[in-house]
Amino acid sequence: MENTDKHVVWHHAGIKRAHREVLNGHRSAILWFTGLSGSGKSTLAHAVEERLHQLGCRTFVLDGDNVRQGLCTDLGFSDHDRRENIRRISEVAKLMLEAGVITLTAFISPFQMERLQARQLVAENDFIEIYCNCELAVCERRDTKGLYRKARLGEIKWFTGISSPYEVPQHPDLVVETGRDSLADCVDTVMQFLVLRGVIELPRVRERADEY
Ligand SMILES: Nc1ncnc2c1ncn2[C@@H]1O[C@H](COP(=O)(O)OS(=O)(=O)O)[C@@H](OP(=O)(O)O)[C@H]1O
Ligand SMILES: Nc1ncnc2c1ncn2[C@@H]1O[C@H](COP(=O)(O)OP(=O)(O)O)[C@@H](O)[C@H]1O
Repeated sequence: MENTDKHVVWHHAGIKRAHREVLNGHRSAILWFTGLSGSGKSTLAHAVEERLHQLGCRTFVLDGDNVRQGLCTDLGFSDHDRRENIRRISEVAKLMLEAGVITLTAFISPFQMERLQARQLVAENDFIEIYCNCELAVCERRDTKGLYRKARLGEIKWFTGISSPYEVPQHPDLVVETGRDSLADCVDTVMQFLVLRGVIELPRVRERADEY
């Protein structure tokens, strides 16, 4: 969404993303984790962040539960509110990308359209959509927050997977089997993919891995 007020002009900073990346010693990127509630987005995003941090990378996790207590406190779970939630997160993620940070987002982000819009805000190579594949039955069995039980009892309306849709990504950059594989295996899968995409470099991984 562009600001149409002609008095609002873009300020071009002297210090650009590329300068920050040189200082950081790594590229920035957006790792967009998507999946059902309980699929493992948060757990995996934080575990990947820990690994990246150990490697000396600048990182930040934007997490659904936390962001909804601040920036998006005015939003609920209607389709409209979820779309606005994801729009705001996408803009924040874009700013953090400019700040040179490897940004990990952990939102259900149930709609294909908003995920595509998030991707299109930045360059193709900067956005990595990671689908946390976990069957509804497994998420429901985990029921880490007791929300599925409440949703089944009708105490929560518009609950994703129960009474609100989740559109499975058709062309994610990466699928992690969070319903089947161990957390450690999923972290390895993501880290290997980051090397493949040139976000982190193998020598850096090898060098730092010896220290931990
Ligand atoms: N109705 C409904 N549907 C789904 N989830 C619900 C709902 N109400 C509350 N919660 C809790 O909010 C977390 C999801 O927030 P998100 O911002 O990720 O959702 S969305 O992307 O805007 O769809 C989600 O967190 P996760 O379990 O981490 O996904 C839930 O804890
Ligand atoms: N491979 C895995 N990846 C991530 N979480 C996993 C995995 N296997 C089991 N889990 C468990 O599944 C639950 C996922 O919860 P959470 O990370 O809060 O999911 P979400 O953020 O998608 O709601 C946690 O209890 C976690 O320990």
